[in-house]
Amino acid sequence: MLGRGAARALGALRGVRGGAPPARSLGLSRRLLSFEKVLDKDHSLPKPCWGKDMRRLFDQFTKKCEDGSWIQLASYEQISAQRSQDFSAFIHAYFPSASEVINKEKLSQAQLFTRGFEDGMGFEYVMFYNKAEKRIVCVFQGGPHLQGMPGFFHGGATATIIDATVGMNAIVSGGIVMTANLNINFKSPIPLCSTVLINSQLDKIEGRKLFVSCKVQSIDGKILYTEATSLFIMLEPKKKKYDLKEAVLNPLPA
Ligand SMILES: CCCCCCCC/C=C\CCCCCCCC(=O)SCCNC(=O)CCNC(=O)[C@H](O)C(C)(C)COP(=O)(O)OP(=O)(O)OC[C@H]1O[C@@H](n2cnc3c(N)ncnc32)[C@H](O)[C@@H]1OP(=O)(O)O
Repeated sequence: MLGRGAARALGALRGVRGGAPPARSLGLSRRLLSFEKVLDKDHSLPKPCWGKDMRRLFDQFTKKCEDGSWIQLASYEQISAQRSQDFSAFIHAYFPSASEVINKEKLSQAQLFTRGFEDGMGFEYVMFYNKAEKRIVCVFQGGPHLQGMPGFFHGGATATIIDATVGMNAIVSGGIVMTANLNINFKSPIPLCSTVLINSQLDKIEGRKLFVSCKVQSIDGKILYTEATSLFIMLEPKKKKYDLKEAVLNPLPA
């Protein structure tokens, strides 16, 4: 029998509450992008701290998952111990000098930056992926601990959730990638504690370069808060010791 965590994770992978079509009918493994999780819950499922806008948008996008055109992505705080070990090998291969600083013990304590806040205080978000359109939409409710100018989000917090969204878009196409450039235009300050939509688009791939852009808008689409373009680089395949795409496609069991 599945534990509650595993059941929740499976629920997230289903992407649709109340029963989804079988994985094959989606034309894409349901495990795609389901970052394996061992220790904690899937943070992209509804929680009491979600406001009504966040909840309503979650329901709307979940409905869009029913025909398989959209997939809801699961999201966890940590990677499994096994993946941690694999990832040490990855760091060593790509960035040997970094492996002198970040050892396995530190890596085992690591948490995804965006998931390290108390529920409702920091980044509450859920992402939905449309493979055909090469889009990822992130529904984001930022909490009070993301304040910059009083009453508004810190620009760095906005940059973080943008990087997470465009980064995810690059990962699904490019595997192991890193942000080389992130160019942000802040057009209008985002009120603290509001829920916004981040709409990202993979624009093109040229060799190892992936160009992804995004817009951050109010949920009624009337206010354009932020626009960004980004460049991600697929890490040199010759040095490849760790396959992020494979980890994502074949998550390890808990
Ligand atoms: C892991 C397993 C676990 C599974 C679960 C995973 C869970 C994941 C969950 C959730 C993820 C959420 C997602 C978050 C996403 C966040 C991502 C970040 O924030 S990454 C941190 C910030 N980025 C850095 O620290 C990079 C630092 N920079 C570098 O390391 C290098 O510069 C790098 C890798 C980007 C490129 O280095 P080179 O040596 O591979 O490549 P070169 O030869 O320099 O460049 C290749 C081409 O790209 C151009 N290029 C490189 N940088 C450029 C730049 N800044 N602007 C324009 N062009 C650039 C170059 O001119 C070259 O172009 P020509 O081939 O000659 O045409």
